Amino acid sequence: MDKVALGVILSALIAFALSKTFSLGSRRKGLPPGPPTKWLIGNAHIFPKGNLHLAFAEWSKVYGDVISLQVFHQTIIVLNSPSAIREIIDKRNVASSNRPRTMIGERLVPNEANFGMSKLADEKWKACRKAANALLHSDNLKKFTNLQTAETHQLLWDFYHTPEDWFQNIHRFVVSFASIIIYGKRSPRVKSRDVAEFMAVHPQFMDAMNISAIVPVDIFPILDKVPEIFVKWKKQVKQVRKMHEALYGRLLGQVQDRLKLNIGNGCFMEDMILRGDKLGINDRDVLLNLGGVLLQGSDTTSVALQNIICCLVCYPDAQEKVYKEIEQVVGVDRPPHIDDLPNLPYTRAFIEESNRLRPLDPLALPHCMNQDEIVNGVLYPKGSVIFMNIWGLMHDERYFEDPYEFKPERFLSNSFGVRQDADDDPARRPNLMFGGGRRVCPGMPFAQLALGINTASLIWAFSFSPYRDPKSGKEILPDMSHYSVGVIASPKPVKLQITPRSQKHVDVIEKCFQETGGIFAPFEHELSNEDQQFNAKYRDLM
Ligand code: HEM
Repeated sequence: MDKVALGVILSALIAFALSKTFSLGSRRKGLPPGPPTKWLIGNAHIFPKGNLHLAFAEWSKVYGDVISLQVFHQTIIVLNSPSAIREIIDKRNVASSNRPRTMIGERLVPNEANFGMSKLADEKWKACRKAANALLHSDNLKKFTNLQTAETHQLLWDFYHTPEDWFQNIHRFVVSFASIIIYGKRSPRVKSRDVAEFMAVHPQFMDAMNISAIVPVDIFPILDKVPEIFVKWKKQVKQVRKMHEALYGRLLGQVQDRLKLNIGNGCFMEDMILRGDKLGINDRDVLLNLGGVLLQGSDTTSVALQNIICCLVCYPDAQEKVYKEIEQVVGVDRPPHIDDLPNLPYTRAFIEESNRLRPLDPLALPHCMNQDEIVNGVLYPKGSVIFMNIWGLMHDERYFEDPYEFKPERFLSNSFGVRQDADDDPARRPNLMFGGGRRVCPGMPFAQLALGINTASLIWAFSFSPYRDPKSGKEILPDMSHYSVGVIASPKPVKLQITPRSQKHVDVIEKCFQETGGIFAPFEHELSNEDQQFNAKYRDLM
């Protein structure tokens, strides 16, 4: 090669390297617009540490319904309208239904064994998803109506006897009912082992998932190489993984033992164990996590219910309207039943409005593109992380009048709560807070039923008001602006005044609770001594 040709090649290589270097951190051509980037870091300097949904919503007012951000080499795309969600998440679901790979996630649950966190292309995901869909389908849930009703009656009893534990009572209800259908066993007390362990492990699991917001190990994989003795987070993740495996391993083990002893009760995990080979769910880690992710997923229902109760306290006029409606339709001789729900439009509007004002999943769960897609000339590149800004959609002033105010009536005049004078987004659909595409939440029917019947029953039985500080005499309202930061935004536990509506209501609650014994019996084989003593003391098992 002569010197001239060599010079040309070298210059081209240098120019290419320089252009690559200078473009580091900048927004690629064709990407959705977004805030200006800086060399190398992109938008890292302005990327919020928490409450991402608020910043994303503000940027979307400037840059449009679809925005992009660059954090070093990682592209993040945020969808801020129903149309954007339909185009990318729903219509192009083959390309957009992966989850982003996170190093912390891999350390917590290796080998993609957790189908809620794994890639779409994965055969294990398909098998688990199919099984979960069948379990949580509304037709299948009908089989559990009696059990759901009985657990709701215990929830009322718990609220009456231990109103100070209202927050935990809700968790007990959800863990107990979900584990009946998943593991064929229930928990009669907040202190029952499964509830107590779940309440210890689950928040730590969620906190561990959030570590990457503080230690950006996915952006700088080198951080993952720092030895464990120098970094606290690795020990934390290891410990959480151990607890997670111990809890769900024990629950799985109990189902296996029941099968060995021939005393199965036909629960979901028994079926998975027996038909695992046929279904492609035969790996122990996958089985363990299948039960685990369903129990974890169900806990979102607790958060939604806790949020609804905070709204009842903060908006007493609306609470009064809900009560009047329930009183008229149901009376005082019995608690509401699932069949009453279609006749309680204001109650349903109250639930919708609580979910709109404070969606528990402000950014749903992230998706990740597994191939390039171009939609209306805009590039959604392979590897980009996609967020649906659920909070942003629900507070969009173009469609929601006074979006920061609590007005259940908006859902009576329009089924989506949209203002009368708005030309609504044609892609708006129900249940946006449950995500979309192939990853749409499989637990939606479970959650909707549990929220409907429990909200109606609790309001039928009790009035909810703020706690009054005995010293100052001041009312302490739940702080509706102070929710936990992370994937799930939960209200903080707060003291409330929970008062039965009348002695008649109390008598009905006691009677209904006594009647639960026979219904629960097949799911109470593995109760601890304390649980059995509780049943013997408070419940007529005859
Ligand atoms: C109000 C209650 C609930 C809300 C708001 C909610 C919301 C969500 C959202 C936004 C996603 C991600 C969807 C997406 O990626 O597009 C999701 C996924 C999931 N949810 Fe729920 N959920 C709720 C209740 C439940 C319940 C009761 C269960 C189980 C009993 C459950 C199990 C799951 C599972 C297993 C996934 C992962 C699905 C997958 O990745 O394929 N969820 N949920």
